[in-house]
Amino acid sequence: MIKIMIFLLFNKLVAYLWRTIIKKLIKGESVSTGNIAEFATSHRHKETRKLLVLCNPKSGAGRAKDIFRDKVIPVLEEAEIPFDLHLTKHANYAREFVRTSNLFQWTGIITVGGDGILYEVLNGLFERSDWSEVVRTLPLGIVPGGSGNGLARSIAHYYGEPYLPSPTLPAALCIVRNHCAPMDLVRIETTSQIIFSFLSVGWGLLSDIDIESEKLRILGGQRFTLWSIARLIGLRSYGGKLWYLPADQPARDPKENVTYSCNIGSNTDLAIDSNLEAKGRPRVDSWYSANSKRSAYFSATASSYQSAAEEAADSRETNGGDGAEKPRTYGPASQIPALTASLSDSDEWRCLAGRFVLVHAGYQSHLGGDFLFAPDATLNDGRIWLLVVRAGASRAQLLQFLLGLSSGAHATTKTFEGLVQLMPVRAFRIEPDAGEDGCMTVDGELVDYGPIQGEVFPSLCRVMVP
Ligand SMILES: Nc1ncnc2c1ncn2[C@@H]1O[C@H](COP(=O)(O)OP(=O)(O)OP(=O)(O)O)[C@@H](O)[C@H]1O
Repeated sequence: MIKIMIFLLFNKLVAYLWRTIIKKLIKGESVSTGNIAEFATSHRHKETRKLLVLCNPKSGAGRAKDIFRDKVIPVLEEAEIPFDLHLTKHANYAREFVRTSNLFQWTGIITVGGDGILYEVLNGLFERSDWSEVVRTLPLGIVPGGSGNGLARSIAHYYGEPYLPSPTLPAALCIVRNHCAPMDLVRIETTSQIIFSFLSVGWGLLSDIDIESEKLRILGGQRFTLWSIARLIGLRSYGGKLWYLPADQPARDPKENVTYSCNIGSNTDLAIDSNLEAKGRPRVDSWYSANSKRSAYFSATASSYQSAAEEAADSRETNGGDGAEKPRTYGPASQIPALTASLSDSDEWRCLAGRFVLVHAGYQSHLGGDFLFAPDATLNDGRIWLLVVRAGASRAQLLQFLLGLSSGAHATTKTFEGLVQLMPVRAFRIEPDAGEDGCMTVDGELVDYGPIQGEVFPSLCRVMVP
């Protein structure tokens, strides 16, 4: 009996402490114990919200389910936001779920896990013929619980939010606030598939470290350090061509984040548009008009991206025409030459040929919790940040370069001038030399080694932000 009482008292104490922490984090106000309820009440919405939560219980150290139960549910309950929780049962569960469910019964999709579960959800959305309506109406919320949480870390960075020591509470509050921002996506074409990517494409050293160190998962984050040393000792380079379309528009001020209420209606799309134009960013349609014969099909909304996709579907089989088994990928149609078409050095396309230690294309500031890849990136800058390290660098330089990745020093340090390039582009293509093998990754997932290209689609989806 005494044990039960102690247990109950302990639980009450934990709950009390938890509420106190939440209170302090909410705008730093020091208020009475009713404050979390006050905050939640003020963020209750007149219209009904119901969230779909997809949680990967195997992500990270296997704590995603506990994180959601202990840290997120109390906040959602205070805000009286109902949700349906689905635990993923196997790889690709979330992708299939998103592809086949009636998603319109929910007002947003929350992933609890790492970047891998989000990658599945996103690509499941683009396997739906109504993808345009879905990405327009359903914002994505991210609760970090994996070993790779690049997007969650980036969102915290863009909005000056705390991330460490515990990123969960800011993420939960983010869901409750119901603020959204448009996010760029990159359409990736390989010889065998179309992928929609929110984080990165990698070829060479960083992808090798990421993939090859997976066998050392038991070591946690240390696996990257250990394998980095191993890869530096057995340093490889890869031959091939890197094509890119430089970004010719000035970048938006990273501090100017476009945020709006997640409640969507026909006016929301207009709001996105005018926000971007007001900040000197060209409309998506005018951006494309300089690059596309099909520009008439485009405007800044996902729904009008669709008409071009439908048109393109007639002329190009997006899945390589390999039969009915594989779900078809929809999404906006490509505006650059197909991967099978050759490129030529022109005013627009530039080419670097030779041997590379790595080529890494990223579209967020952080590609991992402590991996500040592109310090100037924003959620919707319409840019891909292309990091190129050519062969010829010494091991000592590369070690310094790798150490600089955690702070972004690789992008700013003069030591790396001439060795490391970080440039904003709109599209890129990697053509590895035939006869060599290696790792290529999209959002940290291994893809077939071979030609690969990507192009940015500005503001294609929406994510929940602080
Ligand atoms: N129930 C499950 N069992 C095993 N694998 C799963 C399950 N649910 C999802 N997955 C797979 O786990 C992979 C990694 O998920 P996630 O990104 O959430 O975690 P993570 O710890 O960050 O992983 P990683 O470090 O490998 O990227 C996803 O690609 C997904 O396909």
